[in-house]
Amino acid sequence: METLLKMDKVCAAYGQSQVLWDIDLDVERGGALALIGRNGVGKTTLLRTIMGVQKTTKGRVQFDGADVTEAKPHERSRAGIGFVPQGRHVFPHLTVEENLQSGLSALTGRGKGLIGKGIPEHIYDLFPKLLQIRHRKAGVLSGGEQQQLAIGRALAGQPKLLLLDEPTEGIQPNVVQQIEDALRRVRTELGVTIVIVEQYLDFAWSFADDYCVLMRGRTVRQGRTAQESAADVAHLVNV
Ligand SMILES: Nc1ncnc2c1ncn2[C@@H]1O[C@H](COP(=O)(O)OP(=O)(O)OP(=O)(O)O)[C@@H](O)[C@H]1O
Repeated sequence: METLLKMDKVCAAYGQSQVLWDIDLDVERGGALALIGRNGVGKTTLLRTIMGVQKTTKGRVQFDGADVTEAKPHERSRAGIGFVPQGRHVFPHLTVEENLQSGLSALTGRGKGLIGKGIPEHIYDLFPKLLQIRHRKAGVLSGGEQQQLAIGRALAGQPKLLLLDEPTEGIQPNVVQQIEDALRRVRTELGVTIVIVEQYLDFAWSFADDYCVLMRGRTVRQGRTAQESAADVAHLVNV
């Protein structure tokens, strides 16, 4: 299989405080990797480093055959990396439709065929609720609806790689299932490669091909989910 994202000895820091050490990561095109670990071990920082909103202080990041270590977030977005941060972050004063349209900006400079077509139909197909509420302001939506919108907005940019930070955290159980089902379809039907930070090991195992456990800013275990059970790593993740 071909590698889409490769991290080579990546380090990151907040000011003087280093939080990631020598992270090596290989994500196959079309694959899904689950990043797991206890609170505060650096999972969010690692996603931010892939997106470029967090600087890589040492090491290299390669995406889709190019070295993007020095690339700005908007450049990585145009190269095909989409990010759904923790806590959703939709634009509250814009409607659902306007939020989705804002996601189209990632298509700038990526070929004429992609731009000017409006919101791709498959987004409303994945999240039918968004079509129903497309004229509503995002700020009045439920947490589950906002999460669907945040994922939809990232998909509007037609990413090759989608980064998801705990997409079902704090969401009502009946909506969690809908989001998980939609994410499976993002993989199988859209062929989007995924890196997901996920606390629920059962979902991580049923969803991802590969897993990576972080502990105090280092990878302490990596492997294929098919070759081990979630129970084998539970002690590294649960407090
Ligand atoms: N903006 C920041 N400034 C300084 N330190 C930070 C900042 N954000 C995170 N940290 C620290 O960096 C470390 C890694 O945090 P990070 O949020 O990446 O972990 P995480 O594994 O995603 O945790 P959680 O599961 O709680 O989201 C923690 O020690 C955290 O306190």
